[in-house]
Amino acid sequence: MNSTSESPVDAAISVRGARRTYELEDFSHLVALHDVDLEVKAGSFVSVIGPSGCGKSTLLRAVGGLEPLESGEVRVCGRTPKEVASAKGFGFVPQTPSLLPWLSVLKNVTVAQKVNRKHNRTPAPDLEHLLRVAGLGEAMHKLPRELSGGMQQRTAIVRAFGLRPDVMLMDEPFSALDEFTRETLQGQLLDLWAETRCTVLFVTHSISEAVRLSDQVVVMAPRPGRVVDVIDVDLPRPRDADLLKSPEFHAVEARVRDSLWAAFDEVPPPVTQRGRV
Ligand SMILES: Nc1ncnc2c1ncn2[C@@H]1O[C@H](COP(=O)(O)OP(=O)(O)OP(=O)(O)O)[C@@H](O)[C@H]1O
Repeated sequence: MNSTSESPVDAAISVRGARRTYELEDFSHLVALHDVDLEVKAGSFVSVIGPSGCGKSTLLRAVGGLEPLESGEVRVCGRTPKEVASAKGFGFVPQTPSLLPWLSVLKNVTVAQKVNRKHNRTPAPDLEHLLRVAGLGEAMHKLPRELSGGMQQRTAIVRAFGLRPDVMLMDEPFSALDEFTRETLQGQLLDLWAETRCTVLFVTHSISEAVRLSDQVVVMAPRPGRVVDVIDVDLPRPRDADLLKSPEFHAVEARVRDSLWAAFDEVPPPVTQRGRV
């Protein structure tokens, strides 16, 4: 995934030498992204994991064109993030669902599809079908206030998949949910992804979540925010909840955990002051 050669044609996301520094109130500088390279194959599911403050969300926002870079380049399906955004090629699922409170579940996803779906010849996904895949068949005509937090988040996920984006950006969408709900939603997310097969970049703090969902796990470390490892997850799909108890699953979890801890033993490159490095 880390590469300095030409992007392969099948790379949906290509980040080269991305650097982003924030100026803090005391006029010091914090390097949120330090020469980050990332390549994500079209149609794959890639998670980004790392401790708080290591730059995961900054990287996700940079891919989505929401974060300016001082240097480096982001290409999404061979285009700039801005071009992809104006062609409505991104889906975005944040931590909180932000549904329209006066509209039913079905209307929330339908309105979003009407307003935001990219104008191309691909047929619009059948939203009622996607809602059923996400376990919301019985809840289609309910208002958001009548739903649990997990159901609201599932609605937000269907809303994003309903746009049939080229690239789905998901920023800790399950972080506010209990473990049981989280595991259920992981399964439903995998079912939705299997239906649509768009490229997914998924930020999480959870090792088991990253391993269960992903084809690859990108490990980041803080100060400065950087990629320290990219781990292939060669586990069979579909990945139901039983897989989480298998020795093969635990072996990949251990590999990710070791990589996260190893980053703390490394001597990181110096945190830079603008103008000095
Ligand atoms: N607008 C900003 N101004 C100043 N510092 C910022 C800004 N946005 C992010 N940062 C800092 O940049 C670093 C990376 O932030 P980012 O949100 O990308 O981390 P993260 O890995 O997603 O963290 P978390 O897991 O806690 O969400 C953090 O130290 C954060 O405090």
